[in-house]
Amino acid sequence: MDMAVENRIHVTSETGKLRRVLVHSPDSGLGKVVPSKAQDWLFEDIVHLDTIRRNEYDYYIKLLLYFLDEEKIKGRLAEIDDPASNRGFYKPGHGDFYRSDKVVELQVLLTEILENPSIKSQLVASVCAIEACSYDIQQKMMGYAPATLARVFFSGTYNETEFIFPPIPNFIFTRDIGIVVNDYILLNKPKKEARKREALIAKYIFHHHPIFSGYKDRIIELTDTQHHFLLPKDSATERVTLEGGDVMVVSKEHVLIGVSERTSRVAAAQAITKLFEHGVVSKATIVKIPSKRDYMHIDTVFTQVKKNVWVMLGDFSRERLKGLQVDEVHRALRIQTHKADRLEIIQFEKNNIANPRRFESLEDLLVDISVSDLGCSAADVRIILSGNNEFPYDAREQWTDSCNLLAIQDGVVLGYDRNDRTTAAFREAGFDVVDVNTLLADLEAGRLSADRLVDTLVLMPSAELSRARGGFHCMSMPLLRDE
Ligand SMILES: NC(=O)NCCC[C@H](N)C(=O)O
Repeated sequence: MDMAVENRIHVTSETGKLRRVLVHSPDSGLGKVVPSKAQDWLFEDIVHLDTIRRNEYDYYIKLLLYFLDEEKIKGRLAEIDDPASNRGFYKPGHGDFYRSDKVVELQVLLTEILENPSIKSQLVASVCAIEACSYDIQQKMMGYAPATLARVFFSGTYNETEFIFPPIPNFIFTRDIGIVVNDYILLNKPKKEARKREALIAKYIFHHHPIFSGYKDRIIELTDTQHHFLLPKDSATERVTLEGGDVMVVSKEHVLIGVSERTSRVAAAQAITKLFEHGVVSKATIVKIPSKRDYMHIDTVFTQVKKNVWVMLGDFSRERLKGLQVDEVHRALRIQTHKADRLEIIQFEKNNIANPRRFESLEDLLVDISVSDLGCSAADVRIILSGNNEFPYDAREQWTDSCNLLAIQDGVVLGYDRNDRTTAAFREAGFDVVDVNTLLADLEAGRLSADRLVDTLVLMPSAELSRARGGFHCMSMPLLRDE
């Protein structure tokens, strides 16, 4: 496809050097989550807006810019973070905003598509329909300027005071709105009510923003099955729902799709069929994990660190599963000894769909990907376990996203600073561990260059962010990676 590099999308791995990524900085909607609604809005607690921005997310933006768009930031750290600048660099719409075509901010894209009167009226009508707004409010919204309207769509308030509908605080987790698979975009169909407006906005952005204009015929959307509309709500039929945290592109030909609390089996089946039909990949593996809040998506229980290194929750390891072989008495009484009993892994090859392959443990699958898809030798594959596989730290640290890391290049990953035992396990596996402040200071002083970094876990501040229940894998939608 002939296209300016700055508008290219192409993702064929989880760890190839990240070149372009879609993100969304915490908007004021995060500061409007009320305790009684926090769980409905999928937050574990209320967060402090200024802290989550200034002391946490801003570091993520600085680091991404250093790795993806260095000229925007190099030599400017002191000025950007000078209190007199009042964070203008981080505020979409502000004159000093960093605005990058590599670290792409959703709010900018939304504002830009709203400049088009026809898209504006379609989107206003659609949002008002799902939020059940009055016609009067709908007309009022049509009068808002694009930047104001974008803020209303995110925060749910006009002028920060007038509440129109609830905020969509989970939009910071851009991974979940869509996934680039090769040069196709697979859009989400969220399970949770709280994430429906995100999916709607995302759909309009991918279909209408000029940076995606070269991919109009490469957007894949899932649809509900026909009989779904006719059956009662509580019937046994599954809804078609899929969220991006359940999709991982592990090689040019191979995609993993989770079946989880959020992604249904019918959705996974439909996604695989469509990806095969369009010739996007030739191999697809279903990873079915227990349906529970702790796990949510497959990227909360494992992510890839390097071609031959993965981090995962020990519950799904070979060792743990072997130790769970139940005896006949337990089997007869149907006593489930462990949640991992409900792990199921089935792999389909496009040319041999009738004969899927099964894997006994997640570890077996990850080793097979490193060896069969990525050409590593089996002896070199390392699996790092959450909380160093020690109870109760394994579960505690998985809950705070020890397994949800973002690789910005092969072997260089971002994770939360609170997962001490997992960090120790990284050290044991030979990784350097560096906190983001030190790394940024070294990059700024020229003591280090981003390209030279190898085998490093970068620790990011996380006290507030982790209450939103997602890590940096969730907070990124890669648009372009090196192969
Ligand atoms: N991919 C991910 O695991 N995303 C995390 C989403 C967290 C958000 N609070 C949610 O529950 O949907």
